[in-house]
Amino acid sequence: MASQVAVRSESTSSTSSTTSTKKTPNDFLFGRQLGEGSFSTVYLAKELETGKEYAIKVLEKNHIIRERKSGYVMREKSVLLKLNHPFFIRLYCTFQDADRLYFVMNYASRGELLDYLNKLACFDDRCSSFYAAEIILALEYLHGLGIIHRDLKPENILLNEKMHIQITDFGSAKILEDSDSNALDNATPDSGRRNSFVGTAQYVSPEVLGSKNAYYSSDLWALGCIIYQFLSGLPPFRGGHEYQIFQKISKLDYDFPEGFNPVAKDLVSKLLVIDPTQRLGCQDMGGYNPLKNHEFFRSIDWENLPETEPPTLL
Ligand SMILES: Nc1ncnc2c1ncn2[C@@H]1O[C@H](COP(=O)(O)OP(=O)(O)OP(=O)(O)O)[C@@H](O)[C@H]1O
Ligand SMILES: O=C(O)C[C@H](Cc1nc2cc(Cl)cc(Cl)c2[nH]1)c1ccc(Cl)cc1
Repeated sequence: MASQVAVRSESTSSTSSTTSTKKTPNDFLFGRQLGEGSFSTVYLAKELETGKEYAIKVLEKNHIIRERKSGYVMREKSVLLKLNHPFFIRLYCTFQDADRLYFVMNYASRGELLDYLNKLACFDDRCSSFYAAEIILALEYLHGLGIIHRDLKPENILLNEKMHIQITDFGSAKILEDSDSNALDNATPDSGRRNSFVGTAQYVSPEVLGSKNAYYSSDLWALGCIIYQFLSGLPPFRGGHEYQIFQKISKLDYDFPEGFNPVAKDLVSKLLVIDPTQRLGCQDMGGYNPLKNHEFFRSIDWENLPETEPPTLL
């Protein structure tokens, strides 16, 4: 997108108090492309008035309408606006012009955790434990708001300048209404209404494959896959085609490579459990404390994680 010349946006407020008027693309200088998704392109942008850097996600309205993705966009907006936690991408504002929608987010300058994992092949125990702990604090906060991410994976875990995690990609998140807050207890028999959304094959949980219903515990399954991947370099369930991966997931068909840290092995095997009510960290297993107290996290200072200097990824 060509860089825009700023034009003074007419203030709509007649009172002396400053009211936040909707931004326009002209309030920003668009820079390099940071990446692109199936329906979006993300640019680094500088707000002209303040000089502040943002990541602005731009979506074409025609594409959203044609692909029937309005719900996805509205879900991402409504979930992101609820989040106010250091381990999540912040949404500052949204606006639109004739052809496009814009999400103005904080810029996670160190990119995707997956890129470090690919570059280093795998993480050592200390880094794996630190980043798994950050994800756990993030999930504890998200689930506390009644939100399930449903597509947690290393690509959706970005890193800010200080190398702390910034979880993103909430288009597939689910907001549990109060009625089904402890979803499993009053899990309604499948009313035939099939949730279309499944998630990314390697990280999808057995219950989502079966009943299509996701619970907080479905994010804990993904956490188990991610910890396995931190330490071994690959996710536990792999295959040439999605159906092969799905078969392995539903049969819990995975094994640990030689020399896999036995403490981590114990933790992963308590997360990769077919029954979502039996996974370490879920409500039926006493919630997050038994998970946080696992031996794998013995060196984690849970109270000060956002203020802790992350271990150098090596
Ligand atoms: N706030 C951000 N800061 C830095 N980079 C970002 C930010 N948001 C997204 N990106 C980068 O832009 C890429 C595209 O993100 P986007 O949300 O548009 O699509 P996606 O979610 O990755 O893909 P899909 O929509 O198919 O799931 C991401 O892979 C990420 O690398
Ligand atoms: O300015 C606002 O906040 C409200 C608009 C509402 C809105 N306009 C839309 C047009 C289309 Cl084509 C699709 C969706 Cl989901 C749309 N949502 C909006 C703009 C940008 C974004 Cl990212 C989301 C919603």
